[in-house]
Amino acid sequence: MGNLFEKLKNFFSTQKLEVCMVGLENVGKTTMLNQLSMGDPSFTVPTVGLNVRTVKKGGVTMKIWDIGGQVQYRPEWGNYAQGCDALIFLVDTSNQATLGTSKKELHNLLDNKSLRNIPILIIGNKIDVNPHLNEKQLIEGLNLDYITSNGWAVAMCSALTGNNITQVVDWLITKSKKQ
Ligand SMILES: Nc1nc2c(ncn2[C@@H]2O[C@H](COP(=O)(O)OP(=O)(O)OP(=O)(O)O)[C@@H](O)[C@H]2O)c(=O)[nH]1
Ligand SMILES: [Mg+2]
Repeated sequence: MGNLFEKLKNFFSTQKLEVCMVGLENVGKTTMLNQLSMGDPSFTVPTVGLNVRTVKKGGVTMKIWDIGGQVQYRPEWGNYAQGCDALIFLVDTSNQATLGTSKKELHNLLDNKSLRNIPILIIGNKIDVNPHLNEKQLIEGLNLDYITSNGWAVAMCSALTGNNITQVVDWLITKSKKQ
């Protein structure tokens, strides 16, 4: 009965969420978008500009912007992030060499005053690859404890295998707004 009520509630619900997903090139943003929208990682090529897709999860209609991570696209991240309800910042946990650049770009992004208070989910991706950074190493390596302008959370995932994708979906659902 509870399940039926939940299904009806989801069917009639009109909650919406606009999400901006950024991170360095090759970290797995488009693969994550494919998992969220199709339940499959699919083959990806480096994103030219951006992808945008609408995904319905748990009664929430999510519009997800996946912005290219190559150097030439990074100055645009803030423009797309403005006005979004939630941000996702992906990091490749199997590539420790890029952690410093991720940290710099994340803090640059959040220096933007218009992004103040937008909740941000840091995704430690590629945990299927060994070795990979653990959550504590990610938090320290990205200096997350210094972020006071935005509420943040961390999810350790594999966009390729789908491992822990439900954590991402659950976090997004909690950020949705009734329209
Ligand atoms: N092993 C592993 N590989 C992954 C994972 N997620 C993505 N990849 C691979 O990483 C490569 C880059 O993935 P993309 O999703 O295209 O990366 P992106 O962040 O969208 O890159 P840009 O569009 O250039 O910004 C592809 O070969 C993916 O198959 C993961 O969780 N584990
Ligand atoms: Mg991409």
